[in-house]
Amino acid sequence: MNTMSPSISAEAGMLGKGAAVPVPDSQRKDTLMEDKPEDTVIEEGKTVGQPFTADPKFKLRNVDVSYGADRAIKNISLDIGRNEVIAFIGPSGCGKSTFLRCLNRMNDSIDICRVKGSLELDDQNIYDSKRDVVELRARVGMVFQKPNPFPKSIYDNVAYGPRIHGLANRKSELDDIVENSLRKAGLWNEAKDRLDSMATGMSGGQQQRLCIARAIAVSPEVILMDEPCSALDPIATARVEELIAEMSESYTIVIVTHSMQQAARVSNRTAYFHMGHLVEVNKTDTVFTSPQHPLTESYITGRFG
Ligand SMILES: Nc1ncnc2c1ncn2[C@@H]1O[C@H](COP(=O)(O)OP(=O)(O)OP(=O)(O)O)[C@@H](O)[C@H]1O
Repeated sequence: MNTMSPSISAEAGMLGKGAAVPVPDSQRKDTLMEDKPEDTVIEEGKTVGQPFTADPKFKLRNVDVSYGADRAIKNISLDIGRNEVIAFIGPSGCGKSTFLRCLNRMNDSIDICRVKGSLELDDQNIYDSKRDVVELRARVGMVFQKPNPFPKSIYDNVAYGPRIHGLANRKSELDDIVENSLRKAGLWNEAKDRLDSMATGMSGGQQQRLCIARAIAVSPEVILMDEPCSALDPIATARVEELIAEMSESYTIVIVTHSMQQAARVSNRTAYFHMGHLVEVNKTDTVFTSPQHPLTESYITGRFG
C-alpha cells in the first residue's frame, strides 16, 4: 500500500529529484499542450510495464469492447491481482469506465455494447452464457461516481442485498450484517442512532460511505469504484480513501480516478489508458516516478489531460 501524503509538496518530495512529478490536479487543465499525443502511434495490444501478476483474481486477455461500430477498448490484456488496489487513470473518454464495467458485466444493459476476448474471475469465464449475473455482481460489487442510496432508510439500504440474496435467516442476523457493514464503512457511529431515517437525508460523504456499506453487506470479493470521490469534498474524500486502505486487506479493489494524487495515495498498481489502449501498467510508485511510455509521462506531468 502506498502511504504517500495527500499534500502535493510532500508527495513531490517523496518522489525524489528529477522524477516525473504529477502536477496538482487543479493545475492540469491550464497546462499548455506542447506536443500532440493524439498523433502518437500506439501498437495495439502492446502494454509496457507489468500487466500480469503471479496470483490473478481477474485474468483479462485480448479484450475488445465496441459501442456499435466504435471500438472503445482495443485488445487489452491485464491481470488484476488478488487483494491488490489497482487504479485506472487516463484522459477523458479513454475507456476506463468501459473496461471497469466489463468486470461485473455492467455493460450488459447497453444494447449496442459488444465485449470480446477472454475475461476470467478466479479462472471462470465472466461472460459464460450460463453465469448468474446477479451472483456475479454480489461477488464483484460496485460504487459509483455519484452516491446513489435507495430512497429507503439507512438500515434498509444496507439490508437490501442480504435480503435478496437470502444471507440472513433471522432479524438478529440481518442486524449484525447491517452493523458490521456500517462499521467497516466507517459509518456506524454516525448512523447507529438514526438507522430508520431516510438515507437521502445524509451528507454526500455519508451517502457514499453508505453505498460502500451496501456493497460490503453481500460479502463481495471485489469492489469496483468508478470515480467514487468526484462528488465529495476533500474531507469526505480523505475518509473514503482511508476506507479504501482499510478495505484493501479483505478485498480486491479497482478504482477509476481522474486524480493522480488519489491514484498515488491509494493504489498498489496503476494502469494508464489512452484512446482505448492500455499503454502502461506498473507499480504505482514506478508509474509516477519513472514512467516507461512517453504518453504516460506526458499525462502525469500534465502535458495533456
Ligand atoms: N453507452 C455508451 N454508448 C456509446 N458510446 C459510449 C457509451 N459509453 C461510453 N461510450 C464511448 O466509449 C468511449 C470510452 O468511454 P468511457 O466512459 O469508458 O471513458 P472514460 O475513460 O471512463 O471517460 P471519463 O473519464 O470521461 O469518464 C468514449 O468514446 C465514449 O464516448
